[in-house]
Amino acid sequence: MSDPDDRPTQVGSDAGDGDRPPTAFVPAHVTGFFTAEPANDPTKAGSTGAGLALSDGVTVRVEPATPGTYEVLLDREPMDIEAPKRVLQALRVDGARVYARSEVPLASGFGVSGALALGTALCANAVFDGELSENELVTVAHGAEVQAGTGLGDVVAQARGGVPVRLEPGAPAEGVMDGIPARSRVEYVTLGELSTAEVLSGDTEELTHAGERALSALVQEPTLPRFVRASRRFAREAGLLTDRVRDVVLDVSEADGSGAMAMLGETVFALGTGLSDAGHDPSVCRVHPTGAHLTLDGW
Ligand SMILES: Nc1ncnc2c1ncn2[C@@H]1O[C@H](COP(=O)(O)OP(=O)(O)O)[C@@H](O)[C@H]1O
Ligand SMILES: CC(C)(COP(=O)(O)O)[C@@H](O)C(=O)O
Repeated sequence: MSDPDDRPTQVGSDAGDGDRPPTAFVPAHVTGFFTAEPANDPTKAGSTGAGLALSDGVTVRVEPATPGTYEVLLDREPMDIEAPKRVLQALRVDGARVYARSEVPLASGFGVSGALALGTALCANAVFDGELSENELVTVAHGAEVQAGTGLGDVVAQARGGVPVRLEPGAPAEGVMDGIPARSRVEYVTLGELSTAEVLSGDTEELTHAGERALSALVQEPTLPRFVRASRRFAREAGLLTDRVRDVVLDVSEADGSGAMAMLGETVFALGTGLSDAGHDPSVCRVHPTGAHLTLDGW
């Protein structure tokens, strides 16, 4: 787990021993395909679909700050990211600073905003002596992410880990999850950003139909190769494939590999050595076996 902040630690509260403040690790989550399922109640809103939780992810720490101020520093840069700020407000934290380190790029299909929301919920509950359960914190983070418009299913997937399949949308009390019982090395290459909020606020009917077809195919054969094939087809049918992503996905296929586009970003992911076999220079990680977790007092 990387340290979200290089400065000497200074969070002193009942939750920690003063030397080791609560720290959360949240796996990145690459969605292969999804449907958009809006609802007025943010616990019911969300998406169905499937993706990979990655061993690369986001490490988060939260500290008290001047009352009324909410600041998010991502890799030491102050960033205007709504979801974690909404989490702090929902938890009635009056002033906090979020320090985060990310191993994956923002706005490129890795669910960084969802990871910040979930990591902030886990840490803030510990630092400010909250008394919420894991499902309650996932619900707060999911609601914040949905209301910010920056994601629909990343938070519940990141809380689960592995290869989450979202059969029904929504927070833990509403959604239904399954998973593909398999693990793999994962390679990825990011070519550029895509705004999730822009896609989600547009017409999502076509992509939702494509997502429903992909989910039926995967449920019939819940394997990793089928997941990547369904994802490749989804990107094409949903009209989300960019030229640059298509070219790299084709390179992987031509080298007998299996790759697809990460939703929603200009990112290509591949199982095994798919991208390196095709001559690209990918980042390498693996499927993360578990979900987001908190480390308290170094344990
Ligand atoms: N420089 C930036 N580039 C992209 N997004 C940014 C930037 N600064 C802040 N943001 C915010 O970060 C969030 C990115 O969310 P999203 O596109 O869903 O990314 P991800 O796929 O990593 O979750 C949005 O709230 C956006 O407004
Ligand atoms: C695909 C997306 C709607 C957005 O993902 P990201 O751009 O990574 O925030 C995700 O939340 C999902 O529901 O599967």
